Amino acid sequence: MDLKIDALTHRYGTTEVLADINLDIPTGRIVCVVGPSGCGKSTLLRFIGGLERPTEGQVMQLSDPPADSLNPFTFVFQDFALLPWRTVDGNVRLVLEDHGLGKAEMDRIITDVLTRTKLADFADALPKNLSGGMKQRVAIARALAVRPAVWLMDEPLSALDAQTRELLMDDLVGLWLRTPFTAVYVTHNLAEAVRLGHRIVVLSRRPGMVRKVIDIETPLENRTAGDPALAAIEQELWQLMRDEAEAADQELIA
Ligand SMILES: Nc1ncnc2c1ncn2[C@@H]1O[C@H](COP(=O)(O)OP(=O)(O)OP(=O)(O)O)[C@@H](O)[C@H]1O
Repeated sequence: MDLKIDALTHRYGTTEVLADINLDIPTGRIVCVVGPSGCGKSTLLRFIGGLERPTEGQVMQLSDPPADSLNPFTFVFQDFALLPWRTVDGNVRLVLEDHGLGKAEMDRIITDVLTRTKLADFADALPKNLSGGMKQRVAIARALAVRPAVWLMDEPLSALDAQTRELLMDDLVGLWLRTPFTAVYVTHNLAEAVRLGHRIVVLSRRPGMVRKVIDIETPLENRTAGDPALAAIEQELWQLMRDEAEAADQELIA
């Protein structure tokens, strides 16, 4: 589903958090949003997901969500947000309940998404028995199950160690190559943005304004570690972020 963020500004009380954000989110593309702490990245996701309304401007849906989408705007969070008393199967099943699906259809969807996230052998496991990477794969399976029109991903890999993060990035690329999805992906990690983003949006410190939009033409499947073109983009991102991050850091201390 194509989205357009149009002149979006938001204030909490007298504090301006986002200022005049204009941004296109095309269907089938991963749009990464980077920026210093507190610049409004998570707030922007909430507006896109319709959880809050901005003070000014709007998020426009330029096309309809797919007819079979059970939850057009689906969040994936850093902390996995799994129910500890439900099994892997039960956590995925939860989001399918109340949609009028028969048991056989639910079972079919669950088998499919657990297979796609390499969790087929862990359907009966409880979250407490899973590694961080597996927990996040459950969260991804749960999102796949409802066939989102747009994935809203808020630092989904930030709680994971570096190796697990690499594996999960490969998994996300694999899932996207199989069925391209639309995502807005918030991250602090520039390497992650360069690995996963078709478009990278750099926000300034608060109030978050769009400082730069970088489109990366290299197909996701060709983004190998050490690629000089990608390294140059990461370096450019860091140059842009550095001043903003330093200034934001000073503001937090002051
Ligand atoms: N409900 C709210 N009421 C008041 N202020 C809020 C609310 N939600 C967020 N803020 C403030 O808005 C600003 C932006 O917050 P937000 O969480 O969107 O930033 P962020 O870029 O996602 O930060 P981080 O990278 O640290 O997660 C912060 O100063 C935060 O304190």
